[in-house]
Amino acid sequence: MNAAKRGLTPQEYRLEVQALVPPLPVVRLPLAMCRGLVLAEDVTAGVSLPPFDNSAMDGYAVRASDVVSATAENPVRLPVADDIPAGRTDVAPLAPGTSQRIMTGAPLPEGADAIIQVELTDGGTENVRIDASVLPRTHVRFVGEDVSSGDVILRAGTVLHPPQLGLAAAVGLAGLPVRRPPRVLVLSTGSELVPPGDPLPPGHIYESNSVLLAAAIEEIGGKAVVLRSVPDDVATFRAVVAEHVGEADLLITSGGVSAGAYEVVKDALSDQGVEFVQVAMQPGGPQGRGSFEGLSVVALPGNPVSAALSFELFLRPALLSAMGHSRTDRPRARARATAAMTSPPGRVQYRRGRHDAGHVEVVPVGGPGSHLLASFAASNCLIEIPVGVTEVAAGDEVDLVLLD
Ligand SMILES: Nc1nc2c(c(=O)[nH]1)N[C@H]1C(S)=C(S)[C@@H](COP(=O)(O)OP(=O)(O)OC[C@H]3O[C@@H](n4cnc5c(N)ncnc54)[C@H](O)[C@@H]3O)O[C@H]1N2
Ligand code: MOO
Repeated sequence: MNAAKRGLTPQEYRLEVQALVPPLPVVRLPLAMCRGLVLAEDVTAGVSLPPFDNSAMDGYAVRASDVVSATAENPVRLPVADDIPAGRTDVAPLAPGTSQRIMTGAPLPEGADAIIQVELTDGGTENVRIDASVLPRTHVRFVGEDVSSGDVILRAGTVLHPPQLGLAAAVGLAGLPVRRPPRVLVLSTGSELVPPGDPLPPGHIYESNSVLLAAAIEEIGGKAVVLRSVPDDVATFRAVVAEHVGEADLLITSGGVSAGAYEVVKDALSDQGVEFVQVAMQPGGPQGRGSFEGLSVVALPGNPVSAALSFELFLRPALLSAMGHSRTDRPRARARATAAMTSPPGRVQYRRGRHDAGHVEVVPVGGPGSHLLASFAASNCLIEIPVGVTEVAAGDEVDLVLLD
């Protein structure tokens, strides 16, 4: 039996989808556009951090040896020879037996080796009374303490979160080399679909797949372009796709892939480079993938939970991998099911569930139906029931894919 007849396993299908989304090109983007993206090359600092010795406190720059005897009972008085705000560059050397008033971040004057914070003084501007001694180096931040010029500060493959972006800015970089976000077209099909916000005529339903899929794409850092939904009409479908071929890395469609009389995606794309198959899972059995006029296409089933799980299990890892992420899988856990479940033979079933904080127990939410979007929205994990298991008893341990 060939793979299409017996049904591909989800793992096999996942690799096929992955092959449709090769690694994305490396581009240099401004830091403000890099959050969540993956760094494509090692980054070397062109400056040290701190770039110069400077004060960690508002106070007075001194020689520690000049204040060695200072106590609250026997304070030391020093003339205040200068005033150094942050950013001042023409600081004179500190003469022995004097102090300079200094602000946090201002350069340490030559000759000074410690800072007395202002709270340990009378705050004087001509002369200052110093009520405590300090050890040399106190409250001084030394050049290169954090980063030395020439250090590799970020490695290729790093996911750019706020601290990494802050560091890049701190060493003076305005942008970074990253794998650019994928541009993904999202196209819902079905003559019954009505945009949310419009009145709902009899026999119609609100279109939700494009909203869910676009949000899922954006959540992992991709750029979603939602096309206007098309009715079950092959000519319209092809015309809408033709308008956008060349603009994107991938087209994701939903609906029109199963066995009915009006399967618009299947009718438009079969024998045009897209192959339709059964994947041995539920929901998400009927699937299509390939390339149409040079554009990679993944055709998802229309049922909302089927489309969502297909994205979760196939497209999410494929897109993350193309973006350069090394961790593309959700964390997993095992927990005891609080209720019995059945599963079809020969298929992996993905039930929706809610696990507790310690993943001790999982409560199945709703039934197995692929139209149960509210149950999915109330879940924080998938319960994976493997091929060969048709009955799960309450109290049995099950595998979870954690979505939270
Ligand atoms: N005779 C058979 N019928 C069906 C089979 C089968 O094997 N033999 N498979 C079933 C399974 S499983 C699935 S999943 C669906 C997949 O069908 P399609 O991909 O062709 O999807 P549609 O028929 O267009 O829609 C299915 C369902 O989902 C609703 N839908 C579609 N698009 C949206 C959208 N954008 N937003 C919200 N809801 C949407 C649609 O109204 C239908 O209710 O086929 C089964 N049938
Ligand atoms: O495979 Mo369908 O996706 O069960 O609902």
